[in-house]
Amino acid sequence: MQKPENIVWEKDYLSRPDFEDLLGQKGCVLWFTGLSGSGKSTLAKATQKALHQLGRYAIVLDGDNIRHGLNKNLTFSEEDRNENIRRVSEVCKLLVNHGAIVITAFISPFRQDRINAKAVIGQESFKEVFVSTPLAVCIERDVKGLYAKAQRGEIKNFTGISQPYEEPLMPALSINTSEEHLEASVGRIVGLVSGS
Ligand SMILES: Nc1ncnc2c1ncn2[C@@H]1O[C@H](COP(=O)(O)OS(=O)(=O)O)[C@@H](OP(=O)(O)O)[C@H]1O
Ligand SMILES: Nc1ncnc2c1ncn2[C@@H]1O[C@H](COP(=O)(O)OP(=O)(O)O)[C@@H](O)[C@H]1O
Repeated sequence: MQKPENIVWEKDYLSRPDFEDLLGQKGCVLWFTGLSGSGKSTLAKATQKALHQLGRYAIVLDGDNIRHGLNKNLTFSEEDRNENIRRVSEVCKLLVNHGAIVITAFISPFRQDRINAKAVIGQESFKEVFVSTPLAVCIERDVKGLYAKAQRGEIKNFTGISQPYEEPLMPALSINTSEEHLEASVGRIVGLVSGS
């Protein structure tokens, strides 16, 4: 990546502790990764509600929604997925530096992209949650009918069918939604948040 030329970093804005004091919480990112249909969005919604009820300021960035706006120019090629996760990592960094608890729900199938995200956001602030629901269960659920389309060859580069998913090696949590109730999973996820 090239260093920006003729651009000087503008200093002396309020900093992360100022916002964390204001909000009464520590910023962090709960980074959900897993196959389509594994349960990322369902867990993200339930976790956001649980944190809200605890008086926490929690923002969700969901792949489907971000791809309608900020990242609407990106496809599902490996290169565009890299760029999707790079941009989202930078957004997470901005939000965390303003004291927010950020929940992300992106397939984020490539290990190196998640390693880069952790480096951008900061090791301590990045909690990787592997939604490990097996492919067979996701295919069986086929919430949006996309697996059937991918299997018929109507969608290319589909994760788990025609593009790889690289599992996390040391996630903070693994959640197989076909084996655990939603409430139990949310309880474990909320436990990752400092002071909860
Ligand atoms: N080719 C292909 N592969 C995977 N997923 C696809 C594809 N085409 C469309 N969709 C829909 O897009 C959602 C995934 O977007 P993400 O931004 O999370 O993907 S990625 O992180 O860049 O890999 C994903 O949402 P989820 O089902 O919520 O995971 C799908 O609904
Ligand atoms: N314990 C569970 N946790 C999360 N989702 C579950 C669970 N049990 C069943 N599901 C179902 O699995 C599907 C997961 O879909 P979704 O949350 O959209 O996944 P993703 O965002 O990973 O594509 C939903 O229909 C949800 O109701």
